[in-house]
Amino acid sequence: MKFMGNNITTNQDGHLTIGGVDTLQIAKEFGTPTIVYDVSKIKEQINAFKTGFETQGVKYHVSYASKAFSSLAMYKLISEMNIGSDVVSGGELYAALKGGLNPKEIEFHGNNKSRQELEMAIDNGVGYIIIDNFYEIELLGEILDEKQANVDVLLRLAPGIHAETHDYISTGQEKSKFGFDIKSGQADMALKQVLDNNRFNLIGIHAHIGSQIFATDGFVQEANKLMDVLNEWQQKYDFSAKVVNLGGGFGIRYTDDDNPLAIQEFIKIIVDALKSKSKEYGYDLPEIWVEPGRSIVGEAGTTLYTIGSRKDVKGVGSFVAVDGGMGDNIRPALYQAKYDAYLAKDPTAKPQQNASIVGKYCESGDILIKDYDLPMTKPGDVLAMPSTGAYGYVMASNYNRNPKPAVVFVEDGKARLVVKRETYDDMLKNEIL
Ligand SMILES: Cc1ncc(COP(=O)(O)O)c(C=O)c1O
Ligand SMILES: N[C@@H](CCCC[NH3+])C(=O)O
Repeated sequence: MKFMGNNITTNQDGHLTIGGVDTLQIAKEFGTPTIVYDVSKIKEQINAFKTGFETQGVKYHVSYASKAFSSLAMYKLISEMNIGSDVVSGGELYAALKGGLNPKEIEFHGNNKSRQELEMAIDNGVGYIIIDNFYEIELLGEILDEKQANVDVLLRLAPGIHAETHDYISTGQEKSKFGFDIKSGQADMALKQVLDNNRFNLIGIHAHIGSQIFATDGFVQEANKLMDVLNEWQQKYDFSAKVVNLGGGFGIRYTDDDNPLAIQEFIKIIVDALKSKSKEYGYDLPEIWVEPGRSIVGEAGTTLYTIGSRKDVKGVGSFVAVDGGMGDNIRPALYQAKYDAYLAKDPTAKPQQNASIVGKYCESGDILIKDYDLPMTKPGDVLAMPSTGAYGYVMASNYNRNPKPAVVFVEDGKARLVVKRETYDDMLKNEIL
């Protein structure tokens, strides 16, 4: 039996349900493609992070990496769940504030924050700015002087660790565009500059080694490295950190081949590593911060498509086309990401054909799942692709002038539209004739 996504079940008609709602009903009411989120699953993941840290008896802070999926409803949910959120652009900050997030709970990330974005953060009282580079130290310093303001900051370090994941989503290696390099002495120089400016209140350090990581080694190396740096900085510069932020990156299950560790286990391993270093150095254990994105929303999202045309070439292969594709999910094309798919009317139906599930975009690379065993399909069938909740909608494009899909939240047997499907007019709204 193939992986069917947690919380995905069938009803008495044998139809796939999400959060107690028939997916055929959702497709009928909201159209396709539609991304459906099981809200209880999102809450479960957030609670897993909280419980994980609470069980370890340490001070912690969870900040949702909203680049994985953001919408007003999502920011509202994050605020109701009493965790923070990080943003990486003025646009995400704007939406987070509109969604009701307390600005003090917002961390602002990014390797090239503009003057306007930094001013916006300061004017809105954003809680924390994660400083990424020397240009930002200077620019933010200037802005704080002009506004006679102060702000809590963390320094983003590039720890020189290569996480086991796709190169495009590995971020902690030395040759990374993010953060201050430790080995070359950049990080020390940044520390001195920040400590010298009393507009900055330096509360700690940050690193993020990459995304969709299954192995714990990378996180342990990261924890060790950050504690080594902190210990050195205490000896050399008399700086003691309140916070050590390990970023996100916890892997999720897309298909049967993926076997992610439970969140609680990831946390235990990280906390153990930090505790052991803190003991070794006699360094007070700082608050432990994490920034999960994918692991909060990835498995909670399922995309519903409608099947249209097909093409069969004897001895060569078959293609089954859906009404979406690389415009709503670029991940297969960009990272060779793998997914599974199920017929909404009968998700347990046995495979009877092998075909590539392709999209409707004018690109040969617009393949959602290559050479896949699936049941017989006909035009009009609804196809569900689970685990599409992270980096799908947020990376959507209007390529070929296809409107972005709708987003629906499902909870307690009820479905509600949280992002309308774009219209052709929406796509023209900024155009001048
Ligand atoms: C700084 C930072 N924090 C958190 C995340 C979230 O990562 P993930 O969605 O893999 O948990 C990212 C994205 O990789 C990131 O760049
Ligand atoms: N967009 C990537 C993740 C990027 C993480 C951002 N630092 C993905 O879909 O896997």
